[in-house]
Amino acid sequence: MNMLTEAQVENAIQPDSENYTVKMRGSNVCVFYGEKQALFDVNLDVRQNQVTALIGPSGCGKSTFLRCLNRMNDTIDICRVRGDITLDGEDIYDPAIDVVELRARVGMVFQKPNPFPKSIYENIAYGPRIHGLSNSKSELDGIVETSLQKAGLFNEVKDRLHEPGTGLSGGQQQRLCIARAIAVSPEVILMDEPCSALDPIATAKVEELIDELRENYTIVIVTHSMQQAARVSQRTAMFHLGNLVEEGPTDKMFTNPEDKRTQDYITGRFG
Ligand SMILES: Nc1ncnc2c1ncn2[C@@H]1O[C@H](COP(=O)(O)OP(=O)(O)OP(=O)(O)O)[C@@H](O)[C@H]1O
Repeated sequence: MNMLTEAQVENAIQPDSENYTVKMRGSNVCVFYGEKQALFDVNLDVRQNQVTALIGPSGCGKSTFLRCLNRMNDTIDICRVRGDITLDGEDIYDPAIDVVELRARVGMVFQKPNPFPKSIYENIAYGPRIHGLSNSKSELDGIVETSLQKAGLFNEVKDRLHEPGTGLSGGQQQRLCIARAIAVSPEVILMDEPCSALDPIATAKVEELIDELRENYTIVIVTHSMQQAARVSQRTAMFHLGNLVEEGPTDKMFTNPEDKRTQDYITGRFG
């Protein structure tokens, strides 16, 4: 008879929703822009293969926290980050970490679709090429096709792969940017208000895509739309004035939050 290990027994008695792996962990994260402190001792776990939504009023620090997760804040001169952030338990601020490689593992999609001024094909092929992920033209073709397929865009663009990416509609451009992020096989995808420049139909498509991507990737999304957070995420973290107010299962956060500030925000009293 197979004996279960202690850990397996522990897992077996946990309800399903508690069966998770921590993909990224922020511990006591403080961020400063010059003298001004933008985040105060934030402790937040990002669970693997789940979508975590970051919500809160404008200026509360959502994007700042998101940018800490792949060291995009390094590109802002006056920005300093204190505390610990790990990816699979490894400190991403360790000086030995290769930031280019980190950003391939933790990809990012921005608010405004920002395809390169190149063809659809080249937008996707660029990353795998510089990361040495393909050995031949046919392998690269395969990566381009699979990435576009995963981003739900292939059928719409398969006959014009060599036309400019900037010629696509806004929603298609955003899915192109998601395909570009996927092409380097990331483990985590960070999305900073990815639908704010899109119309409702394009938004619905991207939201549907986010739900599908969760199977293979871990996703963190900043959103101003509470409906969007409720539709796409499993966990929600609420920020206010640089503090993490609370974090929990999305349905609980929207029906029975613990903190009055969350209650006030979700009922539209501020923000
Ligand atoms: N590059 C920067 N230089 C100086 N201060 C900054 C910079 N980026 C953000 N801040 C400040 O840090 C604080 C948090 O900003 P952040 O953009 O993270 O908030 P946010 O919650 O994402 O806001 P929004 O919802 O409006 O995008 C704000 O006070 C903002 O003014």
